[in-house]
Amino acid sequence: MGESDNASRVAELLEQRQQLTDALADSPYDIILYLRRAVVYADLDYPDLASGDAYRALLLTDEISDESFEYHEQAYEAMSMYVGTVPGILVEVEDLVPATASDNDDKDETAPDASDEDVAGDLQECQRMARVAAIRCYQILGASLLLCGCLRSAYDFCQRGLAATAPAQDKELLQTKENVDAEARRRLRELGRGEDYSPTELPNRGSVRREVYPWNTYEPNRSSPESLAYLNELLATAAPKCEVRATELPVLVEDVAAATTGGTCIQLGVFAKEDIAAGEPVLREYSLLTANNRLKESACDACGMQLPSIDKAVNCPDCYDTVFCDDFCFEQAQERYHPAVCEKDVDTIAKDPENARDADDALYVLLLARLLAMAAHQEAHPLEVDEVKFIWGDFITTENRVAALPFSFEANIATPLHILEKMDLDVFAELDVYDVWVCNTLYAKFRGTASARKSRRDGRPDVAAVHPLWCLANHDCDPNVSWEWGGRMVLWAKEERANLTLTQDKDAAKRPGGIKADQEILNHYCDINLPVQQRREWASGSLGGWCMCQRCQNEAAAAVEA
Ligand SMILES: C[S@@+](CC[C@H](N)C(=O)[O-])C[C@H]1O[C@@H](n2cnc3c(N)ncnc32)[C@H](O)[C@@H]1O
Repeated sequence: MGESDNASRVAELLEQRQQLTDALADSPYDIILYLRRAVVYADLDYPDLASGDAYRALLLTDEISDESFEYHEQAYEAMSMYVGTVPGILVEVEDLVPATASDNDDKDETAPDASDEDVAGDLQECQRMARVAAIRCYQILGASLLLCGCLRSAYDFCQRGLAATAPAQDKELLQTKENVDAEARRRLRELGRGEDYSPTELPNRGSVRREVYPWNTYEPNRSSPESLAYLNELLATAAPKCEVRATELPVLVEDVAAATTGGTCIQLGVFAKEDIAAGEPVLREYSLLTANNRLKESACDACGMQLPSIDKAVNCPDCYDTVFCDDFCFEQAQERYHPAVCEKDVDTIAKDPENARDADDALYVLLLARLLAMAAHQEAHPLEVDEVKFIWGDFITTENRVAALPFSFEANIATPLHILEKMDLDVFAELDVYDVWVCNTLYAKFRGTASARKSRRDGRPDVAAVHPLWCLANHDCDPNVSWEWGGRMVLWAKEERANLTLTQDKDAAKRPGGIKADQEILNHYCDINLPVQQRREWASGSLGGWCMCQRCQNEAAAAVEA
């Protein structure tokens, strides 16, 4: 396909997506619409978003099956519109569902009148159609999650689909299961391990496109005069001697050889408006966008700081287990997010993860949970909440289709829905607010900007926070500021700059701190005392590639020469 053919195909698919999204806004419990949109997402090469729609459709098939479920009536009513037809999306799976006794039952002869009979017949037909639709959901979930690299989830959905079609064996589900198996063996070969594995060991983290979705109208033009004026108004209180400016930065990639050809891009940075003395505070920021992954950890629910003694800490009077370090934090929480989760039993979600990697992922899930609580309480769209609106998500242009955002079915689809359900929010009716692409965009913003603190007990990251002003300052391995987060994020001008001379002579290496007017505030996202290779590895997560600061370039060149 030529470039222009491809562009018009994409434009057509985007138009279809919009039409289906509008239709879902009018009929949010319609399984068929979700399935149709899932197929459009798959065609647009967003398998993650296809999985999200197929999973919502699958949840609605359960709602139709069980009359006691919360959205039974709505899902049944939406499905009843299709009775007497076979929606195109179900044609190929129509014959796969085994008939159950109730499908073949004669109509109830004791039914009082014909209209009651019609209703009962309609419900049975809708429940049969829901079982058919569920097979389509399993097919889409299996195939799309495999494409996202979430092999375990893909395998599980194939198994569930095959069980639902037994004794028939759906060819598509069998094929996807075979593909999962082939991919698992390929990966094991690559790792030099034998090809035997148990399905429970299948890798379940993948990656998906990290971009400002073409339909995302919430992302501001961050370098416009209005955006800069808004950010500078905030900065006037937090960092009175600084201002935000648009600046040109190199595009960083995971390959040093390509790094010099990556080009540049316009981003934001923080600059001194006037001289700042060595040791002087530069920025002081309070953020409620925090997370704590230990269930019984004594951290303030609002600011994440270690709690003071019991007599000083403040408990929420309604859900006694939520504790704040003082009245200020309690009041801020009440004002900005807490009522949305108070007494909602969300406390145990993503807590006490088993290993260090899960601990990291759990913190991102919990940051998402906090942001969703802020949005719900403030009645704002999640992407418009102050704490995230202006954050750069390290997005890659849509055309490049690079899968740079870590993704799992649990973290990006199932757990957010679980959190929203616990918060008594309707995950179907408010699709535009809580769609998977919204969660993905939020994760993209958190991934490059969250700072975490490790537990003194076992060294695992257990508290994290996003500070939206602090994270506007760019990284350099020769920073002119240091920072510390303990309830407030504090940035101050370094007393002394790093040793750049590559000599061991401490006196020769000494360079005084302090920042001159117009100089950029150079932050650090990794431990700058590490050797260059380790620094680059550590910072690459939040930089989106290899650090190319002058110090890294000098030290890497010296290492090659040595
Ligand atoms: C925490 S943000 C820093 C503020 C960001 N420049 C902005 O516009 O909001 C981190 C992102 O800034 C960019 N960045 C920060 N330091 C950089 C550096 N030394 N070289 C190139 N890009 C950098 C990277 O894109 C990184 O993902």
